[in-house]
Amino acid sequence: MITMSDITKSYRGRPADNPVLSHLNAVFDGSEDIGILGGNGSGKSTLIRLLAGMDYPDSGEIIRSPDMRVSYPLSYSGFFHPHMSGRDNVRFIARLYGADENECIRFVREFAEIGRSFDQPLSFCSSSVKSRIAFAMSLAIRFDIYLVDEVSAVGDVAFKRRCMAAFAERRKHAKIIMVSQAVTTIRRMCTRGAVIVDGQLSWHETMADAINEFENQLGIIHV
Ligand SMILES: Nc1ncnc2c1ncn2[C@@H]1O[C@H](COP(=O)(O)OP(=O)(O)OP(=O)(O)O)[C@@H](O)[C@H]1O
Repeated sequence: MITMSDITKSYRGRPADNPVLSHLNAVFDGSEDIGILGGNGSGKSTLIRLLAGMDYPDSGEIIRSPDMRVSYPLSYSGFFHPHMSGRDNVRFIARLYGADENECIRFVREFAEIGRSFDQPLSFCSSSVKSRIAFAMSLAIRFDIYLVDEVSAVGDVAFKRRCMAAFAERRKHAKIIMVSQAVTTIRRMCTRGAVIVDGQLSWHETMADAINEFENQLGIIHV
């Protein structure tokens, strides 16, 4: 369970009376695939970063049950150390999450298919190699909830397909919290939805209702 209580978040340079998230309350109990819709700059990525524990609110509290393993954003590579090899980064992250280091290394090496690049410092590697390692690393650890900021499969068509198939396999035993503007993806992957409205979450019983509110917000009219 992740509980967000009275969360307010702003950034330097923003008017104090216009925070990105404002007195937001939410409970994610891990029983459903949650889709959160919001327009450009509405705070989707901010929300995901807060849920992941990668950033902190200005006020309010976020509590994660210790028995629920929450991922960092799927395929995020921002915390890789550029002077360390892919292998050592994987080892380090596995240790952080209390996962089996050797099992994670084996999984990422086989899944990413990057050959000897796995043992080179990441600063020498192409962005596609880093993305492959990042996606594979997200799958190597068994999370209970995957945080997804848009669906960002990487690489060529064959690799993208493999990423999606492997992620679908993981989702048999895990739930997602996804933020996106892509109505089609959210409809396909999520069972319950909310829309970010004025820095808060507007929840709906069905995904269709959430999509309606989002499309009304954007002024989309179906004819
Ligand atoms: N590190 C930061 N410093 C300053 N402003 C930021 C920072 N990160 C986000 N913002 C601002 O906060 C607001 C919300 O950003 P956020 O990225 O969370 O929105 P988003 O809904 O994910 O946007 P998009 O769909 O366009 O990616 C935007 O106005 C953005 O410019």
